[in-house]
Amino acid sequence: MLTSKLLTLVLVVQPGRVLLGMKKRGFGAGKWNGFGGKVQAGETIEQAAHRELLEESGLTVDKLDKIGNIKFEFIGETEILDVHIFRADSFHGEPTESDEMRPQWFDCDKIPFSQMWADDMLWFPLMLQRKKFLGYFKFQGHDLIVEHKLQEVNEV
Ligand SMILES: Nc1nc(NC2CC2)cc(N2CCN(C3COC3)CC2)n1
Repeated sequence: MLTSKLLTLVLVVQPGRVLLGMKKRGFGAGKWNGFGGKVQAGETIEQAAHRELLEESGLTVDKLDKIGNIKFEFIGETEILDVHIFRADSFHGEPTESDEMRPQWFDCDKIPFSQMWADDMLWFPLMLQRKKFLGYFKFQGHDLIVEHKLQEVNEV
């Protein structure tokens, strides 16, 4: 029986550039990614996204747009990662390094996909075009996608 773990991911996007963080520890350490984490009891997914963005980057945002949901399965593991993805086009504060993440701006045509999760190069283009999507990825280990589905939707 597969159980799922609710996670958030926030991408802060400005014209021509996206803010990513180098994960310094834990799951995904050594990879660039958006900001996010677990959804705690008693908070909504969106509240968790705001909280993790602030904790990991020092930024607050007036608005988070729900842009995607991707479910990740790992062969041989019973827990599915249910990642709720948000985009913010404006923010308050200055990107600040935390003990979890080292933030850095990247030109949209120089995103470091070779140092990111393998799925990112498949859905980032949709995110940058402001499309909304649902996805499913089956991984063998942490680097090999053995199966995936990705569909554009009107509503996440
Ligand atoms: N871009 C991207 N790809 C993923 N791919 C699956 C791993 C194969 C997962 C993922 N997240 C799941 C982990 N989450 C960490 C922050 O606290 C936990 C960030 C978002 N983010």
